[in-house]
Amino acid sequence: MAPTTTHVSRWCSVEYPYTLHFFVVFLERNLLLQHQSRRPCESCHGVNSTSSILLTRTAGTAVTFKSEQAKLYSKATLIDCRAQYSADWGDYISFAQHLRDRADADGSDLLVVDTGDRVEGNGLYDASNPKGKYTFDIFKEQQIDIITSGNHELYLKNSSDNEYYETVPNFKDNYIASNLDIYNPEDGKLQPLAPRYRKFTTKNQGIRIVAFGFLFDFKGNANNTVVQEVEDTIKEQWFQDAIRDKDVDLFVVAGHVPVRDSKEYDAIYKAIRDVTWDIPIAFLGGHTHIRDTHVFGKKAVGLESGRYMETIGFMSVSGLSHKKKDGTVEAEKSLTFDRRYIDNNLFSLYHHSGKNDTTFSTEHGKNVSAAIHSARKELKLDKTFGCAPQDYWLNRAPYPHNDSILTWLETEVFPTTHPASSPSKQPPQLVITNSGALRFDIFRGPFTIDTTFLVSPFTSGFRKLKDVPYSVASQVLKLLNNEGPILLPALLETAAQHGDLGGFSAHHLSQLAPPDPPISAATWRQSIFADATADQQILSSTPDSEDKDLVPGYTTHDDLSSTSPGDDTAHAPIRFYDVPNCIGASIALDPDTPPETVELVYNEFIQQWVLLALRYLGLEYNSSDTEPAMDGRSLTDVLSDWVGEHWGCENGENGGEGEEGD
Ligand SMILES: Nc1ccn([C@@H]2O[C@H](COP(=O)(O)O)[C@@H](O)[C@H]2O)c(=O)n1
Repeated sequence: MAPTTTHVSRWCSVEYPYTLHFFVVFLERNLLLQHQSRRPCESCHGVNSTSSILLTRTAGTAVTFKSEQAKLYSKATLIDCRAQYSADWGDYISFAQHLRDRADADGSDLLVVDTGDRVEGNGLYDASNPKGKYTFDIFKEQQIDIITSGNHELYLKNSSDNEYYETVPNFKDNYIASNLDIYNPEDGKLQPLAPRYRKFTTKNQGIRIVAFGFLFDFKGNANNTVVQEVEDTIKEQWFQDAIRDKDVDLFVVAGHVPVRDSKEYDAIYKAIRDVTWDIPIAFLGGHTHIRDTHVFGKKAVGLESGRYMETIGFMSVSGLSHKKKDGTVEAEKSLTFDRRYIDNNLFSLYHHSGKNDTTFSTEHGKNVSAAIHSARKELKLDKTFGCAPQDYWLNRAPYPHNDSILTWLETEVFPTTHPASSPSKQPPQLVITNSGALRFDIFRGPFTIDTTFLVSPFTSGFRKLKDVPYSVASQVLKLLNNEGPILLPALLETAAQHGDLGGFSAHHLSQLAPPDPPISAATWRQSIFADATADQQILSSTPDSEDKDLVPGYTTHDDLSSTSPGDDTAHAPIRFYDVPNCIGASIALDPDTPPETVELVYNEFIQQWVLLALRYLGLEYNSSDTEPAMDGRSLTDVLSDWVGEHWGCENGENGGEGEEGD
């Protein structure tokens, strides 16, 4: 079914005078195509909606939506927010093919780069047994020239082993692991997950590229992988030799690393510039979920392309030196970098590829979309547990607030989630979870199998400590939220002094809260600290008259904004709110007449933090003192069980029992 549009939006086209193009798509768990956008620039098209939703990777675009419907643009679906980023992996394959063809025709080159986080956060990956049963085969259909690992591939042994067994062989030498080793699952020996770097020459112009693939200094990986700190890696001989290669026209540093304020990429930039002052460098990053372009120096630019496959990042470089067919080298001339952030919807993809609904989808792309559709059907991802009576936001509502997913969790879900084993004997409990365990919003309407993984994909269960004095347990939440008598950095100091909290480091400071909203830190911090009135003016979705027709979405400010807009479609801005690191609920107890002791229940992912807080408060507990809680269920299970028990669907609202229509 073809998309339909009701309005014309304004687009900024990708410019083609450039001779080398990169696509970087940052999947970040959501893998398959989701959102579509409506946005404008100068001559684009888009859809109009006054809803303030946007920037969401819709809970289950690929899922709650029948796959064809997901691509249908109508005002109704846009208002409902589900079509915003709904192009899928098959569409991405068609799109890349059209741009490759164009590059071949005009003698330029196109490289497709993937900077990690291909797992967790979407039913297509999470709901299968084993996880990823369908996704590896789907991903491999895209021709990716440089591919790296994110942190999500490494939380669990099983997923990094999958990289070893599936993704690395699927992409052969294009998978690069500059600072990542794995214990070989067969012989137990430590080895690089993939080659440390790659040297190759582009097909059409003969641009000689040395490419690296880094992961930020991640510490939360399972113990079957080793992430070497970037600062140590760049001292190694292989790296020092690679950056001294004289027959290079461009260094490409790809990876799951932020491009701005990044100690890792700053160190790599310095290391390269220490030995060569002028070979251009293209950094392609990820992890912080934002659209961003950072100018490192005159000939070095970095691009980050958002989150959840909402964005296809596009970097163009022209004027590079290159080796001609006759063996002579054409010198660099007027080197220029540019970038575009492409909203991942069919309208955008048609626009940038110069195709339309009858010419866009290639056979290959269609087959991949069909494979997604069939896998979703097999997994019954549209099976509905219940229907959300309203939207619940992670960052787009203040906390606490009736529209906040965190408030919903602590006031409704936890207080009525009882262990099935002893429903009538509920002991007094304090339940704590990190807000980072929640990844996305809930939209009014069907809450499906897919929704559960979009909202909270992690397999971590809950643990509990019994008989903790209430006077102590009740202070843990405050400490974790930096509201207690000690701040988190000082808590880490305490950990360091004890020297026994294995693996704890400053990195763990960012482990509790969800990632910041997908806008640049500067804009985001401004929104937090501005006074309420200014705030409203700056970031509420109340567009000025010129913006009235804009759909809310990305409004990116980056280092090239003064020259040209980065977003390919103009949006009205969205307002985001800060949220606490952790939230908590009191169960079966009245804080005015508290019991002597309580069970302290918490998400297993934050166990080290909880034990550390207790230690600071004077109680020594170890992990061996803890027990499984919530009947061994993960937050994902708790959510789906609760929705099944509490949220009914009105007639016809549940969209069926997981049978996707065609
Ligand atoms: N078992 C887990 C694993 C991770 N988290 C949260 O996810 C954050 C990392 O996600 P990014 O997309 O930013 O890489 C991490 O800091 C935790 O907050 C979790 O809750 N449980």
